Amino acid sequence: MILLIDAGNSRIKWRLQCASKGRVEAEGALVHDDIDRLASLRPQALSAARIVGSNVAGTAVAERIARALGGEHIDWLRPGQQACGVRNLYEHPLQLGADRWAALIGARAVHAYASVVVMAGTATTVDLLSASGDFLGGLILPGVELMQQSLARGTAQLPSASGKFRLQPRCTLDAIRSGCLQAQAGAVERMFRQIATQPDALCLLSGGAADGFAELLDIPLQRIDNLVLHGLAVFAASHPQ
Ligand SMILES: Nc1ncnc2c1ncn2[C@@H]1O[C@H](COP(=O)(O)OP(=O)(O)O)[C@@H](O)[C@H]1O
Ligand SMILES: CC(C)(COP(=O)(O)O)[C@@H](O)C(=O)NCCC(=O)O
Ligand SMILES: [K+]
Repeated sequence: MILLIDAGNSRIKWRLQCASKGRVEAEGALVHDDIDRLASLRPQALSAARIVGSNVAGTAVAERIARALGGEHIDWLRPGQQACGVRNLYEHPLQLGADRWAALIGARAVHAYASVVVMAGTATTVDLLSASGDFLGGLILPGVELMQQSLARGTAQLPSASGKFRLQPRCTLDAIRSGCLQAQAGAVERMFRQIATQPDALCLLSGGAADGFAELLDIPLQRIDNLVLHGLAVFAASHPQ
């Protein structure tokens, strides 16, 4: 058994899976305030052959997770120059978010053709992966919720309540919601244009906020339930302790 942990800026996602067969035994997600509840996983953490995680939420969160799991050692993924068939062309490879690195590794294992890897969470990242496995570069934009909140925070007249998606929004709430969703979908479709003519080009979409704009995307699309955890499992399988 292996315990996988994806610590993002909004939530901690975890998955317990059979290391050899890849069968998922249990999984869940917790907001940061509830990290201590990971303590209920202590027996599994103790009996797991390994705990592998990615963390972009800061060292304090990593420490709280380790404490909740009873001080068990956690292998935190660090982005490198290459792993599992993915080459990292970031100017400073270590600067790349560990979750993006894991997602790229997971994406490569799912689809070994040109792809756009989208993680819609607190932030939305839109990363280009070439057919040969090169991470060519990517976008970071505020996630849907953060975009909406920033309008409420930065203006006098815009509320934070959320409206509905409309192609031609005719009230403030719908205009805000639709604007933020169109911005996400537009960014993804524009990045996809760079690979659109390549064989089997695909957009892989994951993350807690993906539901909001998935149906707006007019490109070949595959939804994946937590690509980061999948990538962590792929990494762990090819990097034994
Ligand atoms: N039940 C939920 N709890 C928290 N966030 C949710 C929930 N359902 C959807 N979301 C959306 O998902 C986002 C968090 O997605 P997630 O992939 O966990 O992000 P991160 O990796 O940044 O922590 C939130 O910003 C919110 O827009
Ligand atoms: C871009 C991110 C904030 C996304 O975080 P998330 O929305 O998954 O919580 C995270 O991957 C990060 O902090 N990255 C480091 C900078 C970079 O990737 O260039
Ligand atoms: K993200």
